[in-house]
Amino acid sequence: MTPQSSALTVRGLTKCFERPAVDGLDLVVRAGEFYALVGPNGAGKTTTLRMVAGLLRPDAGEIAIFGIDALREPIAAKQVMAWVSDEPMIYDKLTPLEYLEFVAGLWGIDPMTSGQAARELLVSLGLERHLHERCEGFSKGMRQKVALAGALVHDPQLIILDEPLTGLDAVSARHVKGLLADRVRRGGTVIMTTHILEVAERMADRIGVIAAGRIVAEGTLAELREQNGRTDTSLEELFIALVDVESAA
Ligand SMILES: Nc1ncnc2c1ncn2[C@@H]1O[C@H](COP(=O)(O)OP(=O)(O)OP(=O)(O)O)[C@@H](O)[C@H]1O
Repeated sequence: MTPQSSALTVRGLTKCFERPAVDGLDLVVRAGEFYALVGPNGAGKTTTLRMVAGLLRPDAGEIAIFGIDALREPIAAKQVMAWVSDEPMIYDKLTPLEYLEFVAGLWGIDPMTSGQAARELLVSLGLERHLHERCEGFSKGMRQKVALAGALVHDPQLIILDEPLTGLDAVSARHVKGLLADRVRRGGTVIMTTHILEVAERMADRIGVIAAGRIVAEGTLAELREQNGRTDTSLEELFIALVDVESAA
């Protein structure tokens, strides 16, 4: 695979706190792919993605985003990606439109272009009735959607999300899933962690199972089934089997 056809290439990624959290992890996500990262609590999903997003320095390893060395050229890498944390941080005193305008300004995007795009983004997330309300009164789900819209303002090629659906009601979850699927249809790449295996099963082109800081299985659902010699099992059953094997090792 050429660097251009890979959205993300991670080699030997390692981070140790008291114990290894990420342990020589290798991962390749192709451009234009919807990739779901699943794994038990404490498996190292968030730590991995925080290192990819440039928020945490790895102890060892390499990270390339569309061929850009993210450790040597963090600003160039950040320009082509978006990071959406599971703990949204927005400015409470601003309205969603003002917040998106502010973020667009940080990226140096022309206000005329960004205003229209911001409105469309917020409307696609079901926030049309709240465009001019201050975020301080918003629920966690609404804040999550504003944060997501803010992360997409600079039209990133790679979108990385940590548990984007947690805490969202069914309608909001549908809006977010629709938005992400649309980005992938238009050539974008999405990597997200989720504990909702049904979402991984339905939305992802490929699924990576992470346990004890390493990818222990990867592929389409059909490939995961084949690798495990279980032709008609659900992802949940496969997940439990894979994670059980790893914890027994
Ligand atoms: N800042 C930190 N300081 C110390 N230990 C940490 C820190 N961040 C993560 N860890 C530890 O690293 C390990 C991996 O955590 P991480 O948050 O990456 O897991 P996760 O797979 O995202 O889990 P979850 O599904 O529960 O969100 C855990 O043992 C966690 O306690």
